[in-house]
Amino acid sequence: MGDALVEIRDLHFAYGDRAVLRGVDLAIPRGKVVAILGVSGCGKTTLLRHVGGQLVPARGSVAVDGQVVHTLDNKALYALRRKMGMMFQVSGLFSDLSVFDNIAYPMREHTDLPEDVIHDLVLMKLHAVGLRGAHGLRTSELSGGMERRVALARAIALDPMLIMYDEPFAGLDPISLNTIANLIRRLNDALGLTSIVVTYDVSESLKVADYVYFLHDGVVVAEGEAAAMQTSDDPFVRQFVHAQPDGPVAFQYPSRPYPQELELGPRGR
Ligand SMILES: Nc1ncnc2c1ncn2[C@@H]1O[C@H](COP(=O)(O)OP(=O)(O)OP(=O)(O)O)[C@@H](O)[C@H]1O
Repeated sequence: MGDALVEIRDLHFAYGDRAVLRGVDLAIPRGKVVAILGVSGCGKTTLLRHVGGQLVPARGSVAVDGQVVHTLDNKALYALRRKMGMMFQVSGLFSDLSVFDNIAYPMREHTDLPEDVIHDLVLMKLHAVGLRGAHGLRTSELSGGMERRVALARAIALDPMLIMYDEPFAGLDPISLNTIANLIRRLNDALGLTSIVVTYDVSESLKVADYVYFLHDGVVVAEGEAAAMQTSDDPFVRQFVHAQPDGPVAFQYPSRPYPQELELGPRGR
């Protein structure tokens, strides 16, 4: 992991007194697709928000391209964010704008490019996700899968070095899901990006990622090359990869011992 674009060291974070991250260490090497896997609510989005500088660590650090994110002033943070693309489960597209104008929006906001150049760039980005022909549509006319592809085109609008996907596969039909997975891989390699995919979808992420981290209880509990995960003996990996209800990830929400709880019954009678 010598040349990491993102380095997270001993990252701690809590919402109030609810500790979510309790010492996360991980590295995202340049040029790779890295998946961060964990059950819903384990803190994956919280982790991404530290990379984007929307949250400040309680302890530890997140460095992107050699810069410690929470130490940057507003101007430097803004400049760094311009080099990061994000795609979320909820597309965040402007519903009153056309597909074309949604992609053009970040270009118009963040660059001084003339309209004819923006025009060509927008069509190139849409072509990359197979939707050049849809540039005139309103976002309300798009299917869920198309909407996510438009969001992807917008995420690459400013030629980022890093792209972050938050649950990119959630709620898609199998064909759209495959399309998005292929695009994540293809765009990463063709555009020389580095990609972070946070998801609970193990099988899809193992197809698309080079390396995976498993997050549980606020720490990384397992990691390795995606290709080696299917045959791993690690109990966490086995539970995730084979979707087993029993294993180190507990079925029961933490509770008092059963006998103690049952005492409440007879006393009430
Ligand atoms: N703004 C907030 N204030 C308080 N608690 C929060 C806030 N945002 C998230 N949480 C809590 O922190 C925990 C981690 O949330 P986070 O969204 O990072 O998890 P996640 O792994 O991305 O889950 P999901 O895949 O369901 O989005 C959850 O228990 C959530 O309820």
